[in-house]
Amino acid sequence: MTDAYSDRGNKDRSIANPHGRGELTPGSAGTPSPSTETAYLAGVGMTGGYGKGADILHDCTVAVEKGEIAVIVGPNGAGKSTAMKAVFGMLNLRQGHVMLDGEDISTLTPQARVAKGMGFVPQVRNIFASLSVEENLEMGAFIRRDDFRPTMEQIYDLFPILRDKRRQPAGELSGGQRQQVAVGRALMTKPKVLMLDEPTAGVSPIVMDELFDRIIEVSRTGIPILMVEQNARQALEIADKGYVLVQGRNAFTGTGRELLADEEVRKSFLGG
Ligand SMILES: Nc1ncnc2c1ncn2[C@@H]1O[C@H](COP(=O)(O)OP(=O)(O)OP(=O)(O)O)[C@@H](O)[C@H]1O
Repeated sequence: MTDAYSDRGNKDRSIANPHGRGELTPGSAGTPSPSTETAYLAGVGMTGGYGKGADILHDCTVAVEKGEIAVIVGPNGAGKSTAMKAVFGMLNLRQGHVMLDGEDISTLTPQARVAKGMGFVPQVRNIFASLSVEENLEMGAFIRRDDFRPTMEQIYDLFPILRDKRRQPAGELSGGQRQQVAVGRALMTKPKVLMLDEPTAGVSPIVMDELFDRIIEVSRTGIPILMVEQNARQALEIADKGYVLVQGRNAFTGTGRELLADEEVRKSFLGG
C-alpha cells in the first residue's frame, strides 16, 4: 500500500455516469443506484471475507450491463479477486446481494450460478494441465445435455491455435494459449455472462493485446464480460465501465475513458 492510496478512505468518486443511466453515489461507495440494481450482473453493497476472518470487501459494488465490458482494477490486495469470488458465490457475504438478469442469486452455490448462465475463469488452476485441449473444452460442457460440437467449433474459430493443438496436453501450451483454453472452457457452457480474473496474467504485451482482441470478440457475440485486470491502463482502454477498488472499497467508478483521463486515477493507479 503506498501513500497515494492511504487517505482515500471510503470515498467513492463516481467520475461520471457511463451510459447516462446513473452510477454510484459519491460518498456512499456501495450504495447502488436503481441502474446498478437492474444491471445484468451486479454484486451490490458486498461486505464479507473468508471464513471467520476479517471483512475483505466493504460495501463493494461491481456490475456489468448487457453488451458491456466492465473492468475491475486496483492495487495488489485491493480485493479484486475476492469481489469476483463473491459475485460467483465463493464467499459468504455478511451484507449485500448478487443479481443476475433481475433475479437475486445471493444464496445460490457456484454450481447453481453456472447453471443460471455464469461463466467464471479463475486466476489460478483454471485448466486441467494433463488433459488435452479438447478434453478441457469437453469438461467445460459438463452441464450440457445437448450437442456441444457446434460450440466447440465456434471456440476453435475464435482461438484457431487451440484447433491446431487440440490433441496436446493443455499443460504444454504457452501461458497465453493456456488462458485461451481457460476462456474456451468457460464458453463451452454457453454462458450468458463471462467473468475473467486476470486473463492476461503472466503473458507478454503482444499476447496480452491478442487476448484483449479475443475478449472484445467474445463481447461482440453478446456476452457481457466482467473482468479483473492488473494491466489497468490497457484494460481500461477496452472497458465500457471501470471500477477502481482500494482496500475492498469502491474508490473510483466511470467509463474506461473517463478513468483514463482522470488525473488522480492516472497518478495513483496508472503510473502517471
Ligand atoms: N482464500 C483466502 N483466504 C483468506 N484471505 C484471502 C484469501 N484470498 C485472498 N485473501 C486476502 O484478501 C485480500 C484481498 O486479496 P485479493 O486476492 O482479492 O486481492 P486482489 O486485488 O485480487 O490482489 P492481486 O492484484 O494481488 O491479485 C488480501 O489481503 C488477501 O490476503
